Amino acid sequence: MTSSNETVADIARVFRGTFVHSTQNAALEILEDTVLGVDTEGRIAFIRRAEEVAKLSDRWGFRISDVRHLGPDRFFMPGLVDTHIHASQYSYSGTALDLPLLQWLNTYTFPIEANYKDLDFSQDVYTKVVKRTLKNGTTTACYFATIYTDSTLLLGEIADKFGQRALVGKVCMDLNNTVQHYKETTDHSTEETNRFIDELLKRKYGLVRPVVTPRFVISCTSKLLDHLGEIAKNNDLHIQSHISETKEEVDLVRELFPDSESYADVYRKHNLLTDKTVMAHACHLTDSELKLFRDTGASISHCPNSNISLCSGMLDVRRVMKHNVKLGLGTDLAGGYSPSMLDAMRRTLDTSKALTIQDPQYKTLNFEEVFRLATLGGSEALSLHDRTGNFEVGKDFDALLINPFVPDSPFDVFPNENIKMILEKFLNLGDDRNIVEVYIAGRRVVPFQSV
Ligand SMILES: O=c1[nH]c(=O)c2nc[nH]c2[nH]1
Ligand SMILES: [Zn+2]
Repeated sequence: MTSSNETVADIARVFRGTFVHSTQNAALEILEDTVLGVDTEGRIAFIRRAEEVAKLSDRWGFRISDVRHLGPDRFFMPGLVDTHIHASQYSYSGTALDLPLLQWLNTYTFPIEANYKDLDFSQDVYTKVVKRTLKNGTTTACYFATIYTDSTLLLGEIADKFGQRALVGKVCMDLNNTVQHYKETTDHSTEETNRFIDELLKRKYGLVRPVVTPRFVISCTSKLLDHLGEIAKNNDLHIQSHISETKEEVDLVRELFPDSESYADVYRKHNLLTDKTVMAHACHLTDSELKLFRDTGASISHCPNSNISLCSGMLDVRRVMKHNVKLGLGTDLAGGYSPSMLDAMRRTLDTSKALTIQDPQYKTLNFEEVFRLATLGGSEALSLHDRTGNFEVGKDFDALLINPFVPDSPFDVFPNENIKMILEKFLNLGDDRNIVEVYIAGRRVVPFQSV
């Protein structure tokens, strides 16, 4: 009950302790001795100094004895946002990293993705990838699946079952000269995309949404790209694809679309660059292409592990930021070998340092900036920043409870280390052992319930 007539939401959980997150103004804000309330809808109802707890209890109607104290050893950070991950490539992650992109696709990726016609195989791999990413703190994932609609629907069902926030894409490709059996006709791809979207939306999953997914320009005819642009527009949907990952790919796109000004221009002409578009890689974009991203509101998913593993290129994150293009991080399994967004953060720093080695004037990214990219930046890149990304009132409570002192912690903390140092250690040295609880939209999803 409240002391005024104003109606307030019921409170489901209240935590007291340290919270770290990014805001519009600060890459890292540390809030010590703070109380955060989560309402029964899973949203953050308040986040205030702990000295206000009595007043808050009165206003929101929770019992002070129900407040959960984190203690000095643990802290909350926002859930991690993986803006680009191929769920269907999880089975071979950690292997097959010895070829450049186009050969890698033909040799490993397409033959393996063709196996997802089999729903039992799909069920096994998709369950494992959803659980693995959740354990590693990925509260939001933007997934590529395969060309198979029913198998991709299964990925959506599994993400929903485990409570992960997900954009799920049925891959579209009507060109494939090397692995002939892994492609669709143009009409089938269009029809199945419509079926996928209708079916997924009909299921009314709270946190799982469809994303229109042309694989990349090289795999799609202009007609298919046109249809997909239209479907996205008519249904106001997210779009994901790849762009300018390697120079060889950029050259090929120039040959295929000689009338387009650039790779990005091909997508623009097919209505596939919108403020709900996320494009993976973008290592070799020109200034005018970055301007096109800025003007359309499209975003970039930086996937440094993949870019290094397949020797594709190195994205200059500072240049992207200077152009005011939205940017998040992605694991890009399995071009990237790690399912963990902690790895994506580390590889982002490594790539930035490699750019500084090449040019000592280059201003290396710092860990706070990378923390922002993996959380709030990712939510902006996916146009989900009104729902997730940090601990602002009204957003869903998507959070990781970090314990740097778990008995088998992969790093040590010494006396007098402050929370900023401990966070930096966790980001550089920690792993899923330190992520003791994961919350998505207020629901605790890790440790797993027995489902
Ligand atoms: O890293 C990548 N992984 C893929 O599966 C893919 N398809 C097109 N381009 C791609 N790049
Ligand atoms: Zn990819």
